[in-house]
Amino acid sequence: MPRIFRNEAALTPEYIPGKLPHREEQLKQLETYFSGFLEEPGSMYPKVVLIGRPGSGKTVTSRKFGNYVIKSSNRVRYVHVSCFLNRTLSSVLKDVGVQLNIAIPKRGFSTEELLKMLLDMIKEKDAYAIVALDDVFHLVNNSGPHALGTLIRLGEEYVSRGDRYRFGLILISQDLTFRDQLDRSSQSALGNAVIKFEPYTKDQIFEILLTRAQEALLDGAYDEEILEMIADVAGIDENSMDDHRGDARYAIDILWRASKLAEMKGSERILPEHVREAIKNTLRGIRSDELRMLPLHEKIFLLAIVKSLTKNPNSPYIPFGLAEDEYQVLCEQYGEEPRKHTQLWEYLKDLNTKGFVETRTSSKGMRGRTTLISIPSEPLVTLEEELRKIIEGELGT
Ligand SMILES: Nc1ncnc2c1ncn2[C@@H]1O[C@H](COP(=O)(O)OP(=O)(O)OP(=O)(O)O)[C@@H](O)[C@H]1O
Repeated sequence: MPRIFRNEAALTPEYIPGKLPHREEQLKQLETYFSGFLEEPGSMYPKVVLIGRPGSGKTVTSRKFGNYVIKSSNRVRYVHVSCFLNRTLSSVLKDVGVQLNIAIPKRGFSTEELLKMLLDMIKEKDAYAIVALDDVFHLVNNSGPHALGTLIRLGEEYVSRGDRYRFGLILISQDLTFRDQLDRSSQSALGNAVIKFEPYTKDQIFEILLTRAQEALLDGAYDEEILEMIADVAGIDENSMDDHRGDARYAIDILWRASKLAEMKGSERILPEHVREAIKNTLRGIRSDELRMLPLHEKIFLLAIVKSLTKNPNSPYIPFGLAEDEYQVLCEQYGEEPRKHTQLWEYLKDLNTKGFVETRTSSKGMRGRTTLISIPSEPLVTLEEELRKIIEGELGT
């Protein structure tokens, strides 16, 4: 069977590529902001904010900078914390502790006590770290601005305990709305160091795809035109209103799917038809790690919404009641006790705020107002496939 991949892992979302085309500038800025801290750890408390739309390379640039930190200093560590996964200050502190090999108790202590323990142990170990808080707005939205303010104002804490500055801080977010929510003293402690990540143009996406393809695919498996075809749909386009454009994650995902299709069909190379099909099947706004994070029954309810919409191909919306019936059927299939009506409402509200579904209220009809649900921007087949995989994995079926 002909082969397509040289190293498939190079097309996975976690992979840190050898080169980051068009992010050299941002990487350099990070190195400059932290040079004082790296040369003389503890002498200052640098804080930098990275902002840009999804898929503009914030996470991968920060992680790449992390590799540079490890190479250039044997005293400073790099710690990357996802606030999508850790939405409270205590959970952030525990994650920092785990990554620095500092054992802090799992439960039974207040956040202030945990912070004190962490700082004591760090002092005792004489450790230094640059901590990146990814998707930091989740921490602010969930735990209020005070949680983040505490971390930003840690400088005062070090001074009052007569210790050196132990951390540098990188805050990653889509925009600066999280900063506006902080109190004045935290805002001024944070300062104005902001590095911007613009959405990628078609040419930039092309180059990113080319460097990734060189690592991931065999030479004969693709033509540059195939990469151009993907860059055309993923790069920003002044004439398009689509705000998912400029997203490297989307582009790389299409390339991976097209490569998989070529492999599955026994083709020697990736063909335009594989790309077309891959585009049709690639999730846009929804990320599978975000799906994974939903509570089990919220996932089952979302699957019920997807199934109801699939069964009604002529209508863009389905009423809440239909999704609820489908949910009961799914629970029976999975051998799960269904959640109550009010809980399903909570799930729907959450799915709506997270942008997985759109809702509207209808005033039409005899039976008063109903809530209508739609999923306008994702391919239902792929979403169903992805959800089933995750749910069945979780249930061990
Ligand atoms: N310049 C680049 N070169 C190579 N790969 C890139 C580049 N920029 C982004 N990528 C890849 O695109 C994907 C998305 O990038 P990343 O996760 O860094 O985006 P992000 O801005 O942090 O997005 P989000 O806000 O959704 O977390 C990753 O797989 C990353 O490796």
